[in-house]
Amino acid sequence: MIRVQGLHKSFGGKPVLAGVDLAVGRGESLCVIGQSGTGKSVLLKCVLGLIAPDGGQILWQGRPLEGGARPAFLARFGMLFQGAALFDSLTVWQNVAFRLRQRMPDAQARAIAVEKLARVGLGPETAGLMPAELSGGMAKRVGLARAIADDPEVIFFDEPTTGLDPIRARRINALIRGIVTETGATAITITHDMDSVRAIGDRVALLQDGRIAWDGPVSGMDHAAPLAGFLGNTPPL
Ligand SMILES: Nc1ncnc2c1ncn2[C@@H]1O[C@H](COP(=O)(O)OP(=O)(O)OP(=O)(O)O)[C@@H](O)[C@H]1O
Repeated sequence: MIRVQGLHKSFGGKPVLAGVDLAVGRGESLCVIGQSGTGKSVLLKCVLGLIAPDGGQILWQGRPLEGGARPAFLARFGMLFQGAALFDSLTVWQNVAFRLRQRMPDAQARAIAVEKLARVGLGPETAGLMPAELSGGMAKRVGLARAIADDPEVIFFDEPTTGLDPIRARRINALIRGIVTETGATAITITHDMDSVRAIGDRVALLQDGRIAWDGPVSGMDHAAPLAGFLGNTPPL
């Protein structure tokens, strides 16, 4: 469904992406891992069109994500930002319904927001709160409700457990997995957290030295030598 082919990107002559090839199928959940500074965010920004790659292309449903295809793609995607990234001056429901309000009356948008909040475990009493009144875990759930508000076909999760304690991180991972399975959305998660990979992913890809150094099923990652440094164990003999 989304295919990245030969993606190149350098900054100031320093290559960050040096021929990234990656594909994620419809309804599949892919996790992209890699050490800090390996270009995971640059890869994500290229897919979203926030950075223009130097070479290579990104295909969505077999067509290059260029020109008119990009707005069509962006209309079908949702994103959970690192740190939730809520608008401080908007209430919880207004944050969740941000996109919906551009094309439907507030009463209808609010009803959908309340329904999505319920899906992430937040009651209707949270709808009128301001982001400053939320705990970190609640803010993450609101961010998740916003990501799914418009029933996206593709959802990006950028470091979904950053800043959460292990118990809350586990709950968010379970919530994400449940939502991905239930909606059939294609999911791409960028993470350092191997517990997230196990909980959320069907497949995992390792970005290293500007390329995908390993790509395989989550069930096979314990035996993948290139991933040993991430798993904190040594590869089996
Ligand atoms: N706009 C930019 N201008 C110059 N260099 C950039 C720019 N964006 C990213 N880089 C460089 O590209 C490299 C990869 O950055 P990126 O943020 O993608 O890493 P990352 O894998 O997402 O790291 P982390 O896990 O720490 O978030 C870094 O060396 C960074 O300094």
